[in-house]
This record gives sequence, C-alpha cells and structure tokens, in this order.
Amino acid sequence: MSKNMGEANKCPAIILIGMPGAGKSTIGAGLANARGLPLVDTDRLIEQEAGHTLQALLDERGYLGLRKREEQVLLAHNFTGQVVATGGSAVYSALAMRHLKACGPCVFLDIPLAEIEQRVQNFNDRGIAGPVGQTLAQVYAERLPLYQRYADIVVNGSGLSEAELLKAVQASLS
Ligand SMILES: Nc1ncnc2c1ncn2[C@@H]1O[C@H](COP(=O)(O)OP(=O)(O)O)[C@@H](O)[C@H]1O
Ligand SMILES: O=C(O)C1=C[C@@H](OP(=O)(O)O)[C@@H](O)[C@H](O)C1
Ligand SMILES: [Mg+2]
Repeated sequence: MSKNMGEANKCPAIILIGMPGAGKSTIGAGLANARGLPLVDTDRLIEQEAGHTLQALLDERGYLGLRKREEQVLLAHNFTGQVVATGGSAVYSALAMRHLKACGPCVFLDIPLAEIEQRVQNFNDRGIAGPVGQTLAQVYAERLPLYQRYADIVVNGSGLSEAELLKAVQASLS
C-alpha cells in the first residue's frame, strides 16, 4: 500500500492529493482534528502569500501562472507534522511533488468522475488551473495518471460519505 513510508517516517506529514471536489480540504480538516495536527490548506497559503485570491491570480497570470505560483509556495514550505490539503493542480509540478513526498506519504483520494461531477457544479467559475474550454472529464483524464504516479497510498472513495472516507483514510495510514 505504501511505497515510501521509510522516507515519510523521517519527516511525517500527511499530504492529500486528488481532483477538485475530491474532499482534500474537508477530509484534511477532519484528519487534522482526529490526529491533533495542524491543517495547511495550500490554496489558502497561496492566497495569503500572494495577497490575491486564486481567481485573481488566474485572471492576472493565467492558469500556467497560477500553477507556477502554487509550485513556488509548495517548495517554500516544510510541512513536517502537518496535514496538507493540496490544490488539485499541485501534481503538475514534479518538483513540488518530490518535495511534498519527502515530507510524508501522499494520499490520493480516488473519487470516480461521476461523483466529482455531482460535487463540482460550478466547474466554469471554480478557478480550475487549466485551459479555458477544458471539460471536467478532460481534466480528470489528464490528471488521473498524475495522481496515481505520485500516490503513496490510494484510498478508493467511491460511494463513501465524508465520515466513511475519513475513516478509510485513517485506516490506510495505520
Ligand atoms: N464523501 C465525501 N467526502 C468528502 N467531501 C464530500 C463527500 N461527499 C460530498 N462531499 C462534499 O464535496 C465537497 C468537497 O470539497 P473540498 O473538500 O473543498 O474538496 P477539494 O479540497 O478536494 O477540492 C464538499 O462540499 C463536501 O461537503
Ligand atoms: O484543480 C485545480 O486546478 C484547482 C483546484 C483548487 O483547489 P481544490 O482542489 O482544493 O479545489 C485550487 O487550487 C485552484 O482553484 C486550482
Ligand atoms: Mg481544497
């Protein structure tokens, strides 16, 4: 299940990756609470450090600019001892993912496209870091191999409630 726990044990953090709407922020908060660890939502970190909302960054710099900013912020922080809810686009940076994986196991919240589509109703103005016109299905198809590549642990969240998914993530880490 875990490909890289030896490295992770030196510098424990828990990194959540997955599609927008997968539940990284929601499950991250529950996980942090359950484990008594601080939560870092990297989207909020980017906004704090940039002094702009993600949408403003997207409007001003385009999706490649937002991805670059995300990479810079991820690389600038040591996430030791924290639960990290990443943004869905973090996996576009191999450098940032290498840095995150050195801090702890990457847990991929693997949610089927149909469930993501139900949850993400505001796809066109949600601030997705991708080219205009790309559909949610295209984003999913492009990113699935990246989430799989970087995952140390894959949690299948198909059909699970928030509470069930949190429990499954906890079980995957024990
Ligand atoms: N099983 C589930 N696990 C996590 N979130 C769920 C689940 N079912 C519905 N949701 C809802 O989906 C949304 C997930 O959003 P969020 O946690 O912000 O995801 P992400 O940070 O991955 O984009 C929330 O509104 C949450 O209430
Ligand atoms: O998947 C994406 O392209 C993005 C997802 C968002 O985070 P969540 O995955 O937490 O929604 C946020 O980082 C930004 O709007 C870009
Ligand atoms: Mg989030």
